[in-house]
Amino acid sequence: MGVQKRPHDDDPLSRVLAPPPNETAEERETRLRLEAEARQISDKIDEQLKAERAALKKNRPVKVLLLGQSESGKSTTLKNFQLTYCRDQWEAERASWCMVIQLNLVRGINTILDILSEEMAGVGGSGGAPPPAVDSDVSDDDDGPGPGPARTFSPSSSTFSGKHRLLKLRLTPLRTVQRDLELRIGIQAGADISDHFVPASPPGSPVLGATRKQEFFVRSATSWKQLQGWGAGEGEGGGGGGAGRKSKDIQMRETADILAGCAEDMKAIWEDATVREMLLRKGVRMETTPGFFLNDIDRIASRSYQPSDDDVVRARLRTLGVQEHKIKFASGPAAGSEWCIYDVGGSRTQRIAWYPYFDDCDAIIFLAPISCFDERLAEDRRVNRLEDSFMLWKAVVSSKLLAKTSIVLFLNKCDLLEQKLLNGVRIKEYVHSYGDRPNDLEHATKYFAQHFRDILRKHSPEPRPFRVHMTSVVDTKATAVTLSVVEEGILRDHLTRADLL
Ligand SMILES: Nc1nc2c(ncn2[C@@H]2O[C@H](COP(=O)(O)OP(=O)(O)OP(=O)(O)O)[C@@H](O)[C@H]2O)c(=O)[nH]1
Ligand SMILES: [Mg+2]
Repeated sequence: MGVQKRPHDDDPLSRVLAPPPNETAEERETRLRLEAEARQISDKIDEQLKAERAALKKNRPVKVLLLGQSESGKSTTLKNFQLTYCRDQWEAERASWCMVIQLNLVRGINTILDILSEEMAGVGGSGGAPPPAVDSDVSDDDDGPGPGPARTFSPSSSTFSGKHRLLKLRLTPLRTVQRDLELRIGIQAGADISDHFVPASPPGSPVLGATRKQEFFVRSATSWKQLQGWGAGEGEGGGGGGAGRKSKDIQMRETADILAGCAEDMKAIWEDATVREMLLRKGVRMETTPGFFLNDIDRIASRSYQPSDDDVVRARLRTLGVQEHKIKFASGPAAGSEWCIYDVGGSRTQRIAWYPYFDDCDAIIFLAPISCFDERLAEDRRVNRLEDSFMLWKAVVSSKLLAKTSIVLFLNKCDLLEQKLLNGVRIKEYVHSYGDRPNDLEHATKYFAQHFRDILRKHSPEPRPFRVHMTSVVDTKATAVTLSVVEEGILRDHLTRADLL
């Protein structure tokens, strides 16, 4: 009778681990006890490794991406974080924002002068075609924008007087001021057109062609501040001090002098009824940054001007590429944690730069400016801005790379939406599916939120919560409250994900 082979006989590892033959009961008991102890130690090491991995994840900075189309309010949201949590840096950079604000003001006036010149020369045309409509019923699968409202634009009834000619002449020095400021800030001409002053007319139209402006941007968030020698980088190779600094002081004084000298004329042209009618007729949007500063010319153009917190929040400088900002939270729900917030350029040509940041991203704050239901993209005048936000949202929520990323939606510019609705702009003329719902803020936000929710439900690779906030991020007090709720949620998700590692 042959000896029966045990399963481990051929396996060297099993042979080593197998209990010795002829093991006594006492030996067996000792062996089992030792084995149990070894298992316990091994389990403990596994747990320790898992905890270390989780701690590493917990301790590494929380990565947050601010996404959304151009002018959706991403950089303004970032400023809200900085205003609340990076007070020292905010104060250090306040002076460097002065030039950007002056530039916002001067560009506003120069743009008015450009349009005025065209009108006076009789080349301005009669106004813009209405923007395209959104049919957001199933916005992500739509063929494209609908026909838009049957709004007609009457030909110019403006009659320009000697007063306008004189103002134009007297404000000529602002051309040089604009060039100087752009040079000092280090602004490069962008490939995209201006986002503040583009009339609502189709591409190639005489109006658009004639008033097309190059958008301005700087390459890095901090370099332009440091170049001035006034920002956080001063004294660390920031370029401040010495003869360079002196000439910068002189330049600053010269700019302030010219602005103070032009203040009355700037006010006169901005407040002129004929000019206002012209801007309205040409569909020139000035309600955001330029309007804010143009309504306060006396203060901004004074020689002793110091930007307020609100001014800095409102200052507009287009973001180029992806800019990283580190915030160490000393207070609030995220106290003790460090966050890397990435502020991206939102125009179509910039979006390709977002993708490398999707990997390893903990959270996205997506900004959709819902006041833009009747506006077109500055970079592609055929595309309705709300439609673009829906498409962008769909692309983000359906990304497999972002399947585990927390996503928070800000339905932004609610203040502008409310104003627009109060001014009688009717949503259903642009968003046909809005139907006969009341044309007010409450119903509009509810309706738009539902569309974003539907897109998330339909396209998210995994079920995930729909977190939405109605925001006006220029309102820093209200935004601080929203951000604390958002921070808490993002941090909770971050720690939960770390524990699941
Ligand atoms: N009234 C109002 N204006 C806003 C709001 N959010 C942003 N703005 C203004 O809209 C303009 C664009 O805001 P930004 O934060 O620069 O936009 P962005 O998304 O960073 O734009 P890009 O850098 O071009 O991608 C600025 O003039 C802001 O002051 C809002 O909620 N209400
Ligand atoms: Mg920006």
